Amino acid sequence: MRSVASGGYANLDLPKELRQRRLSGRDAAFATELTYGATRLRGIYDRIIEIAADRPIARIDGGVLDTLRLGAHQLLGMRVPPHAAADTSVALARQVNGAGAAGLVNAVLRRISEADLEEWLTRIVPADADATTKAAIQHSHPEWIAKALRQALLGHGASTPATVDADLAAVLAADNAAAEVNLVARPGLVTVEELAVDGATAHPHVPTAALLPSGDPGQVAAVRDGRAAVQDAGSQVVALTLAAAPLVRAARGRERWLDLCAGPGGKAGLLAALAIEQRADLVANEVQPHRAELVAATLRVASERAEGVGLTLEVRTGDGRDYGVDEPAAYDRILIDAPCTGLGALRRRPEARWRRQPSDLAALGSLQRELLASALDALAPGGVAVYATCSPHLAETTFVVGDVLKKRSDIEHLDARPVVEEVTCGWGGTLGAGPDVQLWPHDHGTDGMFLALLRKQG
Ligand SMILES: C[S@@+](CC[C@H](N)C(=O)[O-])C[C@H]1O[C@@H](n2cnc3c(N)ncnc32)[C@H](O)[C@@H]1O
Repeated sequence: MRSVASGGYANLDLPKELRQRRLSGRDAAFATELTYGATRLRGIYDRIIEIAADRPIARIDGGVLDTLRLGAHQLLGMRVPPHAAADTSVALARQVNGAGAAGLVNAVLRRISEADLEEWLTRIVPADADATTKAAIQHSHPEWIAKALRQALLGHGASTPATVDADLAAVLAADNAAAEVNLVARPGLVTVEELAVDGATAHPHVPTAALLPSGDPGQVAAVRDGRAAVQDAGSQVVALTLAAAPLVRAARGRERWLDLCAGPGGKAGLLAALAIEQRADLVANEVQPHRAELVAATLRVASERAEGVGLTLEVRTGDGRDYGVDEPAAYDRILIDAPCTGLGALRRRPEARWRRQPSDLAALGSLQRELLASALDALAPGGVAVYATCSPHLAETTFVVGDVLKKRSDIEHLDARPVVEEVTCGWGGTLGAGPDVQLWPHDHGTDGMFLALLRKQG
């Protein structure tokens, strides 16, 4: 929690910390729940701590505040007996925050333990607040995010005015639950059935995906050697959709595919396997050199396989905005998995909701438009592009696609739903109003992936 306070990422720093301290099994799970839960729910806990400490958060030292958040989560969000939560928190305060802080931590936690979460929520949610504000407080989200998600539910046709309040509460609640561990079985390299040997079960809707209910994915042999990987099922749908979308193309040799924003390589890993199956060449591009290295590592096994059958898998470090000028009309299938706020994947990044700002949208919006425009220039006649984000925010999804398409007449905006239906199983009625597809954590159990399917006139 201290490293998150100084700019770190819980999903990267916690595993390192667990390894260093040799915590595994139940202890690692407990430490993860403490860190993730206290970070996600700090919107609730900070309001409670303010009341119990009778002072504003700004007047509590950051380290002490983290100790209090950990204690509050044990008392209100976990099944830790109150005396154990208080005693260990006081001991922690004495050890890391100093003897003076221990008294404050003791007093504040005793006051917090006098009521349960339900009762505290009635105290911290103003009775006259509107439904969105209430949901934001109850589910520990900044209000601007709750408002944006509400607009997205309506804008993507997932909710009606009559259902949106309940749906918003479900989306926000899903952000506070631990995501299931999903594996991808990279086609041609391993099958979902083979992953079952290590305890994975086939995903009910996505044919390349397998759920790993317990255990460490690093112990799965196929994950260790790069034939499978940890990957959200929604991300898999994006790659599967690009590979299956219908081209309008006079036969002229092998297809060329491009992943314009490939780092760290999750979707490129699946696309590479699909490219080999469909006998296509793939370029995976990424602007940041260290992320391009991760892409190369992800593609290692597929690259060997491609070489063996005379196909090319190339990893490049470059700016995706240059492709339209440098290689016009050169690619048959292009994925633009644009940098975005990640508001659809908040369950994976406990601190992200507190770090993101509405002002991030402006800078990302220009980049998203430039990347999409460049990709459409790099698209061959009859070729297809998928524009994707792991955010349902309208400013990063439909508005970007709408603005870019307004300026050109050579692109068809296809209905992505039939293609998504074809590559998945049983999601037919859940894909919204079209033409784009928005997946939702509360509905599909995936990250909140958005995808638009575009085709250049032949
Ligand atoms: C959403 S992530 C891509 C995730 C990736 N497709 C995957 O599935 O693992 C967006 C990526 O775009 C990269 N990026 C940002 N600006 C870029 C640019 N101008 N050209 C190419 N890539 C860019 C970021 O560094 C980041 O790695």
